[in-house]
Amino acid sequence: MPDRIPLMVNVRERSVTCVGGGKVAAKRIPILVEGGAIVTIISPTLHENILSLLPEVVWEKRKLTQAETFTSDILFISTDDSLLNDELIAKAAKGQWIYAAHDAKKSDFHFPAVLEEPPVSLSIYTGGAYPAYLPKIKSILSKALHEANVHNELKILAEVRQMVLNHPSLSKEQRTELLRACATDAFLQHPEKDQLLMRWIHEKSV
Ligand SMILES: C[C@@]1(CC(=O)O)c2cc3[nH]c(cc4nc(cc5[nH]c(cc(n2)[C@H]1CCC(=O)O)[C@@](C)(CC(=O)O)[C@@H]5CCC(=O)O)C(CC(=O)O)=C4CCC(=O)O)c(CCC(=O)O)c3CC(=O)O
Ligand SMILES: NC(=O)C1=CN([C@@H]2O[C@H](COP(=O)(O)OP(=O)(O)OC[C@H]3O[C@@H](n4cnc5c(N)ncnc54)[C@H](O)[C@@H]3O)[C@@H](O)[C@H]2O)C=CC1
Repeated sequence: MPDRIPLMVNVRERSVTCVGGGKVAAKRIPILVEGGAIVTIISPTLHENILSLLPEVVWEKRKLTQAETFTSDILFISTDDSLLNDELIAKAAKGQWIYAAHDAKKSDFHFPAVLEEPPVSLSIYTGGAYPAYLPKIKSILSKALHEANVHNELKILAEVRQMVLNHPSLSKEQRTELLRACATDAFLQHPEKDQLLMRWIHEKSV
């Protein structure tokens, strides 16, 4: 069984304590804030890219001299002191979700790389094997999506879907069958798609 499963998580109204406010915090905290989390950062310094999040994000400007226990839903640990990071994990509250920047194996969740090719959004995760290789994977996938004409096909299909779903004389099963048929090359590469769709709808609804 894998020890990581893919999930989409709702962090709205979840409380997050972030210990450390450096480069990693600057990349991830905006994602948590965007998701509606209530964030407090404890750190003697704050990366310039997250200064703009104040006062929505609370900054306790101080340095931990030893590990403390926090009661927040999530504990986000990203100091450059691995010993302190490990002590914070050891003292974490029961049931608290932990993010440990210094050691992926100790994290309960991860921030995958995201490839945005609207309307498609792909999350990519290499299991921490080699994060710096992710830009290469992104470019391979982006190229493949463009070569397969995915953006144009989805644009066409989005219109087809509305037409099929709103068609009054089709049953639920007929709609499902039609939506599946239109997502194949037989439809998408047909030179007269509009006529073909009309014909299919007509054949089904008589
Ligand atoms: C597990 C994870 C965190 C999580 O849990 O979410 C994690 C962990 C670690 N990264 C480390 C280093 C680097 N990470 C990057 C870059 C990225 N890292 C990202 C994600 C993740 N990194 C998650 C796993 C994702 C997966 O595996 O698929 C991306 C997507 C998001 C982002 O960071 O923005 C972004 C992709 C680039 C892009 O898409 O553009 C670079 C290159 C650079 O900065 O340009 C370096 C320096 C080079 C190197 O060291 O390889 C270290 C070692 C620290 C040390 O030893 O000092 C650890 C800790 C460990 O491995 O335990
Ligand atoms: N998960 C990931 O994607 C990556 C993880 N890392 C690792 O994550 C850790 C953090 O890296 P960066 O953000 O680049 O470091 P950084 O040096 O930019 O930031 C460290 C932050 O921790 C704060 N800090 C240090 N001691 C503290 C204390 N006692 N109490 C409170 N705050 C304290 C500093 O003031 C600073 O704001 C390192 O262990 C690094 O190896 C590095 C790159 C990517």
